[in-house]
Amino acid sequence: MFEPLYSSNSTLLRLSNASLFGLSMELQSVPNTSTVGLLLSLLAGLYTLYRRYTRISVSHIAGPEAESFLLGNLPELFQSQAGVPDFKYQEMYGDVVRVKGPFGEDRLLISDPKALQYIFHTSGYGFLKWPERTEISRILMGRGLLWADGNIHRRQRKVMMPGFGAPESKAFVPIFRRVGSELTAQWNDMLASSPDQSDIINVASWLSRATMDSVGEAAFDYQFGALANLDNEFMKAYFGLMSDTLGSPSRSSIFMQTILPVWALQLMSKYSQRRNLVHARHTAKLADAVTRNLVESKAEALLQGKGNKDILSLLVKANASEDAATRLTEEEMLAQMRTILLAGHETSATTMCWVLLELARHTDVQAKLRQEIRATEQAIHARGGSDFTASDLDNMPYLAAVLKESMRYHPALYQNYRQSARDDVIPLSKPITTKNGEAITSLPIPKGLKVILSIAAYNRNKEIFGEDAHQFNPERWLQEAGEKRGPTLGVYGNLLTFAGGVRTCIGWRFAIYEVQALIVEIVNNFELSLTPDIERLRREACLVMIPTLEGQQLEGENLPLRVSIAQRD
Ligand code: HEM
Repeated sequence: MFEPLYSSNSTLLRLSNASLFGLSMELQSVPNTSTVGLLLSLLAGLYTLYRRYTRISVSHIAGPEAESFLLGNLPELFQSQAGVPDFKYQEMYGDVVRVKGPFGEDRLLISDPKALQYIFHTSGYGFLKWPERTEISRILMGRGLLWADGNIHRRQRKVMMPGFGAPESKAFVPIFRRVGSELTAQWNDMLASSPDQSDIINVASWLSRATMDSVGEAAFDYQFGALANLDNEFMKAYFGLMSDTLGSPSRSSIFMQTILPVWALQLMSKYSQRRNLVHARHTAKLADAVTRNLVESKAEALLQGKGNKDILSLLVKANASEDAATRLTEEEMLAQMRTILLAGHETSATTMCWVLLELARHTDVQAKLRQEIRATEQAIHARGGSDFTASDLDNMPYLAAVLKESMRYHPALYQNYRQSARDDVIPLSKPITTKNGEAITSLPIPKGLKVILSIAAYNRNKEIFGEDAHQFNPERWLQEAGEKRGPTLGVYGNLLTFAGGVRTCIGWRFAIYEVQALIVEIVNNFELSLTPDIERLRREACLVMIPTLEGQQLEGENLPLRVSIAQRD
């Protein structure tokens, strides 16, 4: 029911020596690391034992046996395709599952709606990000919003907010539509030279270019030219970045990330010559140069009283009116730009990939959507308009149903990693029975407990979405219950796809308009169908869930679909 799209242990093994959170150095390849690692392991082991006997425990919660004492269940959790272990454990043990970390440490995998509401919303900053995960954010994007926590996060977010309101996002629709037209023109050119006006296209690579151009223009008023120039250096650096640096981590890299202190990870990220770390550093350097120039020119424009409506201009303006204590530093400003660049480009591109895949799989859904698009287009022309506006996009119920269902079924970010900042008590939606046979309605947890918040498993929770939660069915959004099921959690369809609470995706409105505008353009102009290679498709778990092909994961995102010109009556 929720099998991986394609799985092969041998590929994982082959990959295990090649990939890693950039920090995936092989243990034996670093002469002194094994001694240091052994000592740290010993200390960590002793500390774990001490903590285990002196603090609140969650060991009475049911969950899978550890694969090994050293790594617990982490290899399965981090090496599988996105969501696969989450769905399996949810089915076997329920919505709160005890999983094992290193050295027998207990962690929780959570998909219970009330527990998630408490962690994301009620607790505020009561659950902080895992330090080793924020280190990944720092390497890829700098000390920006995705890295920050607590008061620093609150301060940064306040300055960022003005660029991401509803009116600001609506105003970007013409930009998204222009990018869509450029994509259409490129695909039309390609198809014109094929005999039956049809070709197999890696739509993932094109969508990645399209979202880079969208975010460049809307966020920075900058033309990356990613669609126009296939040799674009910037695009080349970003392409495959996630799968290269985060895809299928080896056991040794999982061990390193889990055990090593952050300062050691920082040293490795700075000096290691591993290919993927070099890739991450190269991308960071390019992004730093571009964003530095942009921030300077926006500040100059502001001084001359020439404001613009792109996100960066709004950010520079908002920052200028903050007092010195709360103002973003130059380093923080550059980090926000790199954060928007990566967070705003990969996520939207990958979301659109999964939408197009499901449309290719469900040709009836595709046809119905095209019908709605063309009916809306006719209405636009009838009123003398020339293109879809934000309110046209907002008033297409079937489009909304298809997007919500795709984002439910394939959330671009499938897990969130947090740890409790204090001893706490997590409320539960329904009682769970502990291993001792006791039924509990809330769960006391110790400070420092690591939890994996499963966006993927919550989005397929049968209590919320019904017995057919593991099936793709846009019609569920057109029924009466729609999105009014379960406790309030997410901003879009009450899904967790954009997370929730103080850390809700700041770009969610931007993303919805961008995805709507581009999907409307593509479905209006092209018909999509499956290719034999889709049999090898993987939901690659690299923080963002990107489509790759089995055996070619390191080549980056890949979604080969047959694209043909969509006929008009
Ligand atoms: C469909 C597309 C998108 C999805 C599914 C998505 C999902 C998410 C999720 C789940 C988070 C929380 C991550 C965490 O706390 O670790 C997040 C945060 C964030 N997203 Fe998005 N995102 C999308 C598009 C965008 C876009 C287009 C932008 C910017 C233009 C953006 C900018 C950000 C930023 C800056 C954060 C950090 C927010 C904070 O911590 O306060 N995202 N996103």
